[in-house]
Amino acid sequence: MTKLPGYSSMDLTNSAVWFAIALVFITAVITKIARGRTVADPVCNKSPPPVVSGGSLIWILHTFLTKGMRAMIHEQYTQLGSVFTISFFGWKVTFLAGPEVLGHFHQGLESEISLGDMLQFTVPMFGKEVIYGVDIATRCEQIRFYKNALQPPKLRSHADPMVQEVEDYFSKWDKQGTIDLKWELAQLLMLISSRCLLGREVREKMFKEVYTLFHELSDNGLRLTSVLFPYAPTLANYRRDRAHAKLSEMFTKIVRSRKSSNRVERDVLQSLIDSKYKDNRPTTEAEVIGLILNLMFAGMHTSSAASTWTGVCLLSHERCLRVVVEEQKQIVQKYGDHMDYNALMEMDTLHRCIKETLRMHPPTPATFRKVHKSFTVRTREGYEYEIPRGHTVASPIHFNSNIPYIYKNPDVYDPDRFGPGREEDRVGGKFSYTAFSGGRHACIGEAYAYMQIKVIWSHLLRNFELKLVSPFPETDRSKLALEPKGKVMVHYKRLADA
Ligand code: HEM
Repeated sequence: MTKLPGYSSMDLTNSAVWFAIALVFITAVITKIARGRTVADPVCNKSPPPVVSGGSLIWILHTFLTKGMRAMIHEQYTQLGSVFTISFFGWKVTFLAGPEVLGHFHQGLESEISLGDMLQFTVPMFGKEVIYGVDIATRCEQIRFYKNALQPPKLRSHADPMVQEVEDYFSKWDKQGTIDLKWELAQLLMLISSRCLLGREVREKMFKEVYTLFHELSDNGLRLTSVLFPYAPTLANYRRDRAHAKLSEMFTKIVRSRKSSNRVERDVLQSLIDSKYKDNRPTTEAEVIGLILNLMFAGMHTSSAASTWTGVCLLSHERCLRVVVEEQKQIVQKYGDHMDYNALMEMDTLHRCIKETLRMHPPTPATFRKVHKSFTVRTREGYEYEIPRGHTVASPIHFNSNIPYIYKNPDVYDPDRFGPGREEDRVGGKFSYTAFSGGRHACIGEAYAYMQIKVIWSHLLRNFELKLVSPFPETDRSKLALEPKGKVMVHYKRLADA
C-alpha cells in the first residue's frame, strides 16, 4: 500500500472506518428527517380541488358584489361540486360547502389549521398581551377565561341585570309611535353589555365616553388600510391607537379601584380580573383590558344584527308571531311578569325563531382558516381532494345553512324545522348549523347572545303590539356583521294591560 506522507497504514484504516461510520450516520439522519417530513406533510397523491381562475374571476366578483356570497358559492357549487378553489393573484381560497367536508376545518389541531395571521390587525386594537398578540398556549388559556365568565352558572347572574336594562329602556317609549328598530336595539344592546360585561362603573358614570371611544377604536381599526397595514403611519391608525390608549387609561383606573377597595362585582370584567393561568399567575391589567375590549368587539355587531333580524322575521310571519306570543302568555302564567333565568330557558318557541332567523340571516357569512398541513376531504358524492398546505379555507356559513338536502324549503322561514320530530340540523349531521361556528373556535358567547335576544323580544312581545312598516329589508353586505340594510321602521302600541 502506498503511504501518504505523514500517515501510517493504521491511520488510513482508522480514517476509512470513521468515514464509513459517519456516512452511515449521516445517511440515517437524512433518511429520518426525510421520513419525518413525509409523515408531517405527506406528498400529495390525491387531486387538489378544481380551481377557478383567469377570466371566470370577473364573473365571480360580479356575482359576489351584486348578489352576495351565498349566490356566488351556489354558482360554483353547481358547476364544480362542494369543494373548489378560487385562485386570485396567487392567493388560493378553497371553499368547503356542506357539513361532510367541514370536520377538519372545525376540529383540526391548531398546528395543522388555524386562523393564522388573518386577525393580526386586531393586535393594535386590543393589545399585544391578548388573543392574536400571544402564543397559542396563552391564547387557549385566555379563551378559557372567556368560557368561565360566560358559562351557565355565571350566565344566570346576568339575567336580572339584562331584564332591568330592557325594562328601563322600553319604559321610556311613549304609548305609541314609530321607531327605527335597528337603531333602538343597537342602543339597548350597548347598555346591556356595559352593565353585564364592562360593569357598573362604566354603566353609571362613563357610558357615553366609553362607547364613543370604542366606536373610534373599532371603526378605525377595521378600515381596509388599517387591516392591510396595521402599523402604517395613517390617520386611521393614529385615531385607533389614541382610542386604545384612552380606553386603557379608563379601565386601568377601574381595575385598580376594584382591587384596592376589595370590591367584587358579578360582571365579566370581574371574572377576567379574577382569572388565573395554569401556573397560578393572575391576569395583568393590560390583559384584562385587552380581553374585555376583544369580547365587546366579538359580541356587539353580531348581537345587534341578530336581534334586529329576529324582529324583522317575527313581524313578517304572522303565524310564527301568534305562536310565540302565545308562548309568552303561558310563561307569564307560570312565572308571573318578572322573567328570570329559568323562565328564559323555557322559551323554546322563541329560541327556535331566533335560531331560524340566524340560519337565514347569519351575521357572520363565512369563517376562514389557514392550512398549515395538507389534509384530505371526502365529499358527499365520494370524491376525495387533497387541500394543500398554504391554502386559505373557507366555510361559507350562509350557503351551508341553506342546503336543500339538509333544510327542507330553505328559503321558507320555518322555526319548527328545529322542533321535536324534525330537528333538521341534527339529522344533517355535525356542522349542519354553523351560525355560531363549531368545534375549536365555536362562539363562546352563544348562550349569552340567545339570552339577551330573548330578554329583549320577550319584553316587546308581552308589552307591545308591533308592526313592521318598512319593507322586508335587504342585507347590508358592506357591514362587518351582515345586518338589515337601511332603517327598519316599526310601529308600536303599548298594550292596554302593560
Ligand atoms: C348572535 C350573535 C353572535 C353570532 C352570530 C356569533 C358568531 C360567531 C362566530 C361565527 C364565531 C366563530 C368565528 C370563527 O370561527 O372564525 C364566533 C366567535 C366568537 N364569539 Fe361570537 N357570535 C355572536 C355573539 C357573541 C357574543 C355576544 C359574544 C360575547 C359576549 C361572542 C364572543 C365570541 C368570541 C370570544 C369568539 C372567538 C372564539 C374563538 O376564537 O375561540 N359572540 N362568534
